[in-house]
Amino acid sequence: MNGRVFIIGLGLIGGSLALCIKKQHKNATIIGFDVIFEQAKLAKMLSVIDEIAPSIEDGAKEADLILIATPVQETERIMQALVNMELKDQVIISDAGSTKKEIVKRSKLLADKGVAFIGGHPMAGSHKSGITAAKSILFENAFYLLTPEDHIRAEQVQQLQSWLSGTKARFITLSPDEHDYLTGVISHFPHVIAASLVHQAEKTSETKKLVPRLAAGGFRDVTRIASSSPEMWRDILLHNKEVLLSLLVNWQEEMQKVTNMLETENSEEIYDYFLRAKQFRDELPQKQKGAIPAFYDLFVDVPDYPGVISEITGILAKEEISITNIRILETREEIYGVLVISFQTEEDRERAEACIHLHTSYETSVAL
Ligand SMILES: NC(=O)C1=CN([C@@H]2O[C@H](COP(=O)(O)OP(=O)(O)OC[C@H]3O[C@@H](n4cnc5c(N)ncnc54)[C@H](O)[C@@H]3O)[C@@H](O)[C@H]2O)C=CC1
Ligand SMILES: O=C(O)C(=O)Cc1ccc(O)cc1
Repeated sequence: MNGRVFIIGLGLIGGSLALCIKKQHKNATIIGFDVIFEQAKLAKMLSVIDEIAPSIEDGAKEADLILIATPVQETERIMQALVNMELKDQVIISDAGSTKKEIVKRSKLLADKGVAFIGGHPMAGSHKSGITAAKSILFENAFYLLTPEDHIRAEQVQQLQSWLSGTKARFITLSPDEHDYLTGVISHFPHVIAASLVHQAEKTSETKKLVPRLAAGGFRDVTRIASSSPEMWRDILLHNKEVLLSLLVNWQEEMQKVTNMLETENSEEIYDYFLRAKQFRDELPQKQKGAIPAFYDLFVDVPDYPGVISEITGILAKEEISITNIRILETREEIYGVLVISFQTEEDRERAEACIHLHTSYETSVAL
């Protein structure tokens, strides 16, 4: 498609959307704006955008598509400001925010002016922020939730989906209420729990100095999302207050159940509690991206000699297999750990495994 796309907020999501749009629509011009000028400058330097807009007003007036990818409370302020700006008649405005109810409510002001706003939420991302983390493959196979209001025409939704086709995401339409409830359960609430687990460990570490060292393995995995942007998550919580408050009540009931099981030493119930959790979790889709992005880990049992990491990364680099993370998983201090290499896709992991088998005799394993 031809046209001008204006992206407000050039972080992980705004930058990734810019890359996806440019990949699919080579003739489109991508204009970006960020409240932190350095971020916009970097986006231009990295060719994520074609032009920097000096202000939202400047970027918005010629745009055919405006995408807002800022923390959700900022998104509301920007929508409010857009109401009083000069815009093209046929412009479509959308956002990437993790909540939809408050944002869609705010879009009424735009609707009253005859401007089409379609709420959007690409359900993939990471705990990283900023333009340097942006990637064109971030949303591949992920769900992309849209919450168009009744007055939005089907062609307008279609047009937005065409602009966003380079995400290779799967579009799903639902109501803002349903959106906030579902994402509350599977995304927002887990972030609260991850943060609370970290706080609990931090408190313990004041008296038990071994805690940070012991927390390097499984604890790090279950709390990865606690490293996300505090500004973004503050806004999400405030937007989805009612849902999260009711989930907190459910959670406290759940914890009470666990307390009772343990106090009464009900071994059957405790077993069953873990078994049912395992069964449901094991049945979750593995090879497709859900709301919480999948990382494809490969475990390599490496010997303890200097240079082994560069040997492995060298083999992968030769085959042009990109890795997203590499670390040593230490289970026992005196034994050299297992190397954990993370990939963006299942295919990359499979190629890497084959490549390591071809060039070394190290054992590998794929975590499920
Ligand atoms: N991080 C993730 O995994 C996901 C985030 N989202 C949503 O996408 C939105 C953006 O998140 P990220 O890209 O991760 O955050 P980020 O922190 O990487 O980027 C946000 C950018 O917005 C800029 N910004 C803030 N206020 C602004 C304003 N008034 N005008 C212009 N720019 C402004 C910031 O300077 C920053 O560069 C949020 O609403 C978030 O809820 C949605 C899906 C996944
Ligand atoms: O990093 C993770 O696992 C995430 O949970 C990413 C994420 C953050 C916010 C969203 O609205 C959707 C996905």
